[in-house]
Amino acid sequence: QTTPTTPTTPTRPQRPPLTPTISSPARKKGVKDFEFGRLLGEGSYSTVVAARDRVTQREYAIKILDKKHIIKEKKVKYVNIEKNTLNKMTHPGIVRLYYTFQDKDSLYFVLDHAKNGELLNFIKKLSSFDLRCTQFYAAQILSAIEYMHNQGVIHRDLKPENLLLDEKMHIKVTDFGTAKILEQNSDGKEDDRANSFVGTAEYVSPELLKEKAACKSSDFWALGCIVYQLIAGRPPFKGPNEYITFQKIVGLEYTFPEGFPAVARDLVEKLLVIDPSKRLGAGGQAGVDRLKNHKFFDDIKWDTLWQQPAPKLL
Ligand SMILES: O=C(O)C[C@H](Cc1nc2cc(Cl)cc(Cl)c2[nH]1)c1ccc(Cl)cc1
Repeated sequence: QTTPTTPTTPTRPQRPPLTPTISSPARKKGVKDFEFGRLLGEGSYSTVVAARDRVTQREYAIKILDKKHIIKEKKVKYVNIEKNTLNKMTHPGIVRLYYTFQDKDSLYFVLDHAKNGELLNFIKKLSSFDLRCTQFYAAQILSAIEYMHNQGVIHRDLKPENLLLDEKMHIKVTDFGTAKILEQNSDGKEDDRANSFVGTAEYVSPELLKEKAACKSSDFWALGCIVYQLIAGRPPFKGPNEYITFQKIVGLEYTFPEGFPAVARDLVEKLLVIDPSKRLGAGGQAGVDRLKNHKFFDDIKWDTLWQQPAPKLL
């Protein structure tokens, strides 16, 4: 005699009570959420691949880092700096970080896909920009620098390779792995000296070479080098090797080519100043405003800068 089990009447599976559809916090994204496409670029520590979100069909650039390589090369700090700085910033001139995730072997940054690639390629293709294009791009770069400085971030490695162009040919600053987040020290003032890291030879500032300390002004030095290069087609300080390049920088050894527009020359001469505190743009927001008011930017409408169509690169 088996013990009778209580008869179970087949019941419909209980539907959960209908809750008002609130946008539930998005589930952590993972590799499976994306369809990977063509290779966009390879860095020493990363591979960037075009990818599309399988559900939204939105396109991204996914930066993939190999964990073993990152650990072996002691770059863990830089990867986390890139994540933490990008997470703090939302600006039309700065590449946006949408998601980060990892799997057994890799780390993934899901970023804006700037369709027109590096500004450097356009400098090479056109050999130089006319004054109006240079003014527009210098203004967009300065607008992005102003924003990141207000977020307490120094980029420290601004150069044409790190300035991407989106499908509207607007600037997107990228590569914040070597950025510096200025800590708020006890009295709330920013400690304005970052340490160690040295940028790319042609764009590195004298203070970074001499005192190994970058400050916000270091980004304005790089802006001066970039404005010079957009017009001259080459950076102001370029030696046969890094040592000679560094010598030229600390010795301020550079000249303007024939035909370099006077208004651009005046701006560059005020940015390529050895003493960071005397560089145009130094001195907090007041310094930035002085820089934005330089006659080189007279034709720039700052408040609609990011809504304007980019000038045709001739
Ligand atoms: O989950 C987070 O948000 C924080 C982690 C932190 C993190 N986990 C890591 C593991 C390894 Cl092996 C290396 C680095 Cl640099 C690592 N960084 C993380 C994950 C992905 C990315 Cl792209 C960056 C940081």
